[in-house]
Amino acid sequence: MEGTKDSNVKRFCSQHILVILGFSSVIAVTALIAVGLSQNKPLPENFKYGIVLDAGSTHTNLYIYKWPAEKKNNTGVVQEVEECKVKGPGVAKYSNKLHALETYLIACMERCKNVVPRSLHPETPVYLGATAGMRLLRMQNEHLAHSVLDEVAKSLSEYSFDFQGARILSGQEEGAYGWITINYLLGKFVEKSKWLGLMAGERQSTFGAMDLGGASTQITFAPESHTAESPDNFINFRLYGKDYSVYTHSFLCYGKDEALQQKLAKDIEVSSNGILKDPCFHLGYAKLVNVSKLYTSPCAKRYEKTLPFDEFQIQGTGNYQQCRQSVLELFNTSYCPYSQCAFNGIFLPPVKGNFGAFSAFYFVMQFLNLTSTKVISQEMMSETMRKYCSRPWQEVRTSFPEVHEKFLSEYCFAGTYILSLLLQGYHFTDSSFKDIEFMREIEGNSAGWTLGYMLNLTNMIPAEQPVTAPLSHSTYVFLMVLFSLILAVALIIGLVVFKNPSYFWKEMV
Ligand SMILES: O=P(O)(O)OP(=O)(O)OP(=O)(O)OC[C@H]1O[C@@H](n2cnc3c(O)ncnc32)[C@H](O)[C@@H]1O
Ligand SMILES: [Ca+2]
Repeated sequence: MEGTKDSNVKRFCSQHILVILGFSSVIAVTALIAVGLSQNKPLPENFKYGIVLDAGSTHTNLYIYKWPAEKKNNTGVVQEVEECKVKGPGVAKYSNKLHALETYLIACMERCKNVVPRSLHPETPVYLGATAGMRLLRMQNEHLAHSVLDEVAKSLSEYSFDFQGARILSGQEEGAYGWITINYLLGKFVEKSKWLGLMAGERQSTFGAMDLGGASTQITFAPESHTAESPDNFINFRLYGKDYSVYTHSFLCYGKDEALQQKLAKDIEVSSNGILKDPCFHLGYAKLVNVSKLYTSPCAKRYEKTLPFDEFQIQGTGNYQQCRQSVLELFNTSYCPYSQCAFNGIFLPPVKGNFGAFSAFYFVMQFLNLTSTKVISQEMMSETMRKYCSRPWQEVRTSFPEVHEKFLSEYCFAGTYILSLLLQGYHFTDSSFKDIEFMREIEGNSAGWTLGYMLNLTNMIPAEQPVTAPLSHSTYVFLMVLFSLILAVALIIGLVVFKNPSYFWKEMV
């Protein structure tokens, strides 16, 4: 009797101990997860802003960027929050009316005042970089180029932002910053993580960058191998702990507008009656061109000739094959002081890997409906050009009433020029042509040199990989939950076995 009572009490006690232990292990696990989550919860974000003005040859664009202050060295944290197109032509066109630059930037700078919180204005850097239009002006008249920059600098320093200066970028910088921008946005500088980030990652291959502006065009990529040829075309970077040797070249006068000016100056040389029959314009298209205006840019100077007329008329004949022949004459491939060249004696290693092609590369391809399919072959593009160039001007005009007439009349030339530049200029092949992606933006951020420029000037891309927690926050939480659950289950099973060791034996018999 005494014995039975004793064993009942023992069973009662051990059952309760089991319940209490089970219950406390659940509480412990819950507490562990809660502490883990709250400790690692991201802190309320504190943002910083930066402003870059891209003073291009055709127009000026302003970009406002924003990033969380605490994460400045992580990749992919900078976001473009606003793009503002400045009304009017590029700054170089103001060289004979400097006073007009006083009000040129007002509307876009007012946007900045509204977008960036007032308290952050004094610490928000503003950079202005001018490109090929200003390089050309500097070649013609250095003093005037300085006056233009001084004038824009004066107007920018009147704002409460932290103005960091206005300068002309070199072609090399323009190419390199474009390359940095797209690879930063595509996340190519970080290793591809493996096994929830527990194993060492793999180095990713970078994208090449191609920018087609109005006055110059840049090509930048990491070639297969480094060579000692033409060191001026190479830039070495150390980014996030990795070394990159990048080829870059900017072809001044080979932007879309200057290339057309060159072509017209070349072709009018052989005309004697003031009429230029041009296969790169649609049949039925006619336009008067002032001879003196044709030679104002240093780009067309090499074809300058005294002509027996002051103006001439372009008359379109709309023939893609002939247009292609005429465009190819712009690329001199008859000499090369290196093992291999692009054109005009400029070194170019074989193109390698994927490329992002932006600005006019994109505008033109988008108009031609060649950006929706991801892979574009050169046959597809040639066929599109052949058909498009042969359409009469009146038909084209009525089919696209919303498109600016200057752009519309020039797509036949521009598409043919792009194709010739890529195939004969840069030697893309049938197969490598398909590795070109025509892009305007990457996840809401414009493809162009401005982001790379700002990342560099604000030291946002470290040379070495920043020391960070080995696991991402989500991996950490996932593993915490998993191991806690395993621990709780093991504890409960252990207690059951401890309480009734014969249970498993019985089952096995
Ligand atoms: O780089 P630089 O040479 O200084 O020139 P930019 O910066 O002013 O040149 P953009 O990339 O803004 O534009 C490149 C060219 O594309 C033209 N363009 C802009 N929008 C276009 C559109 O919708 N369709 C066709 N062409 C366009 C523009 O006039 C230029 O000739
Ligand atoms: Ca540009």
